[in-house]
Amino acid sequence: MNSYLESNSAFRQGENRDMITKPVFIVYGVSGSGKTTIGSALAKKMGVPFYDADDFHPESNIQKMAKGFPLNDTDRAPWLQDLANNISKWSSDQGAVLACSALKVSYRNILASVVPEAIKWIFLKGSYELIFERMQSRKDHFFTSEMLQSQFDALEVWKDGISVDIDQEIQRIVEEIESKLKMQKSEIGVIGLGVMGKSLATNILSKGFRLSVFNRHLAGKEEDIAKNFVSEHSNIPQGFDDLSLFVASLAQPRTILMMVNAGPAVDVVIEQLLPLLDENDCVIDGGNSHYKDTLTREAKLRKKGILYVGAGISGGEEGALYGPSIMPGGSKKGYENCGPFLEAIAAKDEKGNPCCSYISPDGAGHFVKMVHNGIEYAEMQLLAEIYHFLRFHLGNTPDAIHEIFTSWRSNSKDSYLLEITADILQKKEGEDFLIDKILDKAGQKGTGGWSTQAALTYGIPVSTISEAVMTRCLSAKKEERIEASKVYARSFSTVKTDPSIVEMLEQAYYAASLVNHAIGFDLMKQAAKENKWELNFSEIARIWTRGCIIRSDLMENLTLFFEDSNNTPLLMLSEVVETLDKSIDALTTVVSRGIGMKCPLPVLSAAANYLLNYTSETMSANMLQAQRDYFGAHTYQRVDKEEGVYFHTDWKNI
Ligand SMILES: NC(=O)C1=CN([C@@H]2O[C@H](COP(=O)(O)OP(=O)(O)OC[C@H]3O[C@@H](n4cnc5c(N)ncnc54)[C@H](OP(=O)(O)O)[C@@H]3O)[C@@H](O)[C@H]2O)C=CC1
Ligand SMILES: O=C(CO)[C@H](O)[C@H](O)COP(=O)(O)O
Repeated sequence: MNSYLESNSAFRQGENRDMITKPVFIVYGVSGSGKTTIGSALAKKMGVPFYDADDFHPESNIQKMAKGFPLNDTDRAPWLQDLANNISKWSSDQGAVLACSALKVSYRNILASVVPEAIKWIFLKGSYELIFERMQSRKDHFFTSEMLQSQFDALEVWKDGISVDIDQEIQRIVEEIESKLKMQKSEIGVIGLGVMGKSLATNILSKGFRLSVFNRHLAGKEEDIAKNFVSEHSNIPQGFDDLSLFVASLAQPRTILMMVNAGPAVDVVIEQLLPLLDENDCVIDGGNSHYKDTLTREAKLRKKGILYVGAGISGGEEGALYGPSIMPGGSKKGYENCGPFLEAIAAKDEKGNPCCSYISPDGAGHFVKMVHNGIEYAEMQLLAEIYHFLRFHLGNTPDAIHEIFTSWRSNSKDSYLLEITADILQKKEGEDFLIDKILDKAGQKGTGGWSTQAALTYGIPVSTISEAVMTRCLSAKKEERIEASKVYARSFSTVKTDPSIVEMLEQAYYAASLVNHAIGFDLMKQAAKENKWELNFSEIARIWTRGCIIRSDLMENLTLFFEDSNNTPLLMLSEVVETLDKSIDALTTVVSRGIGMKCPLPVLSAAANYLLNYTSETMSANMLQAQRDYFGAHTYQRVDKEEGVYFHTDWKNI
């Protein structure tokens, strides 16, 4: 099996950190067109450093030019490559303005070879006569005006970027550049600059897309949010608190990413948007909307010719900034419109492919995201209860548990959630561990509960997920628990940890995690069947290998497991059977020892019970059937008769 730690030293997206780029404006044109003067004035206005490409020439080039010899392309190549590397450095810092002649397309290609997405081209346009006249008056430059004609001959037209006429005052030229940069229609717009929207917008900008952002204006509460975002980003994006101006700033067909709170806010925004949109515009809901709401909204907007994509986005604030996992569903045609943007900002998997893939129509993207969160709930609870057991029943300090979890990480069981749990155990406030100061009342926004509700609708047992949800609900009854703990005062038993129980816990944790993932994939499988979605589980596991909250070593393996067996239940795959066969004893032993010591282990025991029942030819359900038939004449089937034939017994007549 893969080890995430081995293959990737930075579990938390660190590998993508250097990909956040700031724009580098390249002011280009023939010698004498004013690149240095205009470039430095522009840099001053934008508050970013200015660089002159001439200052980066190697000594050999300077000597050659000083002797009056023009440079050839062989002379220029290392200089341009060095500039390209510097552009990358500047763009990962605060951005810059660079003055560079860059006359030929091939030169511009070298300049853009390292971070093409960071570069904005600004061409200074002027006639030969005007520039010749200006060159005549320059005394202190190693470039002679006689070389100008060769510059014009070399100049190649370029479709990218903007051009400005240099036959005007410097200040006017700078203003024109700024206004032209803004006048270019944005390729994508983001609505809602909250935690996720702000990070996603920054991510979009860093990929070189022209962006507009919108945040509502609430007097006295939410003011100038979009304007502030713009000023934090060198005035590159366009910011609005007027929705119609925001929509008008977008190139058609428009692409709009909504990052507002799931629920009524999404409908409010859609209603406001609808009169402003045209056919084939694409609206993406990137929040955690309920999949049935997405289904309804997609159908409604389809009738109006609007392409609606319900995209689950996972990764939290940091993932959104550096590369989230994205699960788009809904309009396939819409995905053709917005896919390039979503794939560009998504995390990249081990092979560099985007962790973003069209899931299926309707609300399939949000369904898959909901199940992701269901799995997340159970994985979190598993780690929480194992921590609790180790700390309060096996007598370990947070530091010792940190060490234990860290050793599991390097043992092919690494995951983002294991990593952050180990981290949390090191956080101190003065002498105290912060974890001890956090109230044990869990919050939830709904997606775990929705998974449980969907499981009930589709008749799929999701014991680990539902138990995790119920445990959060029970935790919220803090005041009642305090009272109950007094009434039922019980003594906890504590034993000293021995290595064998830690080893068993590790196995039990992995077994329960496997069961939990099997449950999540089962739920998706049934939903796919009932909704006629074509879900590719290997692909879903793949886009969950980076960027999302449940990324793990196990997920890497699931990508491979499902590759040839999309429809085989996970618990029946030979690799999984082999692992669980070896760890089932550890799981049941840990659960019985823990419960015996009065340590609640809701998800570990749910996983153990699930596994025991799942692997039993005979379950206790025959008694249920008899009871049902006894009191309600619900009938039953017999083991000694064909399935589908139902019997009723007069039970009272014993
Ligand atoms: N936070 C996270 O880690 C993750 C969140 N999500 C999902 O992403 C979505 C956004 O979450 P998050 O960014 O955390 O939320 P925030 O509360 O930080 O931001 C919500 C945004 O929605 C805007 N908004 C709310 N109501 C309206 C409305 N009626 N009209 C216009 N705009 C409105 C808010 O504007 P204003 O500033 O004016 O209030 C704000 O910009 C949610 O669905 C969430 O579940 C998904 C993955 C991870
Ligand atoms: O979507 C997410 C990650 O993928 C969020 O982190 C999730 O919404 C957190 O959910 P809750 O507040 O219910 O714990």
